Amino acid sequence: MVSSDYLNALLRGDLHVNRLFAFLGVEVVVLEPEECVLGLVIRPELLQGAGIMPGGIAATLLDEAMAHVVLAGMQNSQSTATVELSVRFLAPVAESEHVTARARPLKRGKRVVTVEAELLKDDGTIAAKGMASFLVT
Ligand SMILES: CC(C)(COP(=O)(O)OP(=O)(O)OC[C@H]1O[C@@H](n2cnc3c(N)ncnc32)[C@H](O)[C@@H]1OP(=O)(O)O)[C@@H](O)C(=O)NCCC(=O)NCCSC(=O)Cc1ccccc1
Repeated sequence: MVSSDYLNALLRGDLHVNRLFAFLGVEVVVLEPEECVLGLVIRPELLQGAGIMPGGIAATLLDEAMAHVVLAGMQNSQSTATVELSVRFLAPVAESEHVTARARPLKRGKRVVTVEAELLKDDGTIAAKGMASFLVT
């Protein structure tokens, strides 16, 4: 279940409520029903063998930004889970680069919320684009 305490803690930067965000170093910039923005610096531990950000890290950040825009628009008693996720990788991200995942809901249905997101580099380059479906129960 989502709780306003959880969302408020994230907005304050209290990442103990989300150990994945604390582990990755995710910064919660915007957390609203119409937009979620997460930031991340790609430190050396987050690189794959060829020295760029792995697709799975990009997909994780996009999934989390999309999940949190869904959470921000839900009732306290509701829960959600990703049931479908697609990502297109458009540009590589190198060590020490800062990326921003921006998610917005496209449609809030009765049970399924459809969301899109972009992963942007600081120079405006789109590093990846994602879409996902979330089941809300
Ligand atoms: C729970 C469920 C999604 C569905 O439960 P089941 O027992 O299988 O139930 P059932 O099959 O009865 O379906 C129920 C209803 O839903 C419908 N429906 C089903 N699929 C789809 C679809 N693709 N698209 C559209 N609708 C679909 C289905 O037709 C049915 O509708 P009906 O009642 O006939 O009208 C299960 O498959 C699961 O746990 N998957 C793993 C999810 C997971 O681990 N995700 C990654 C975790 S990370 C994350 O989540 C992000 C996050 C971060 C932070 C915070 C929050 C979130």
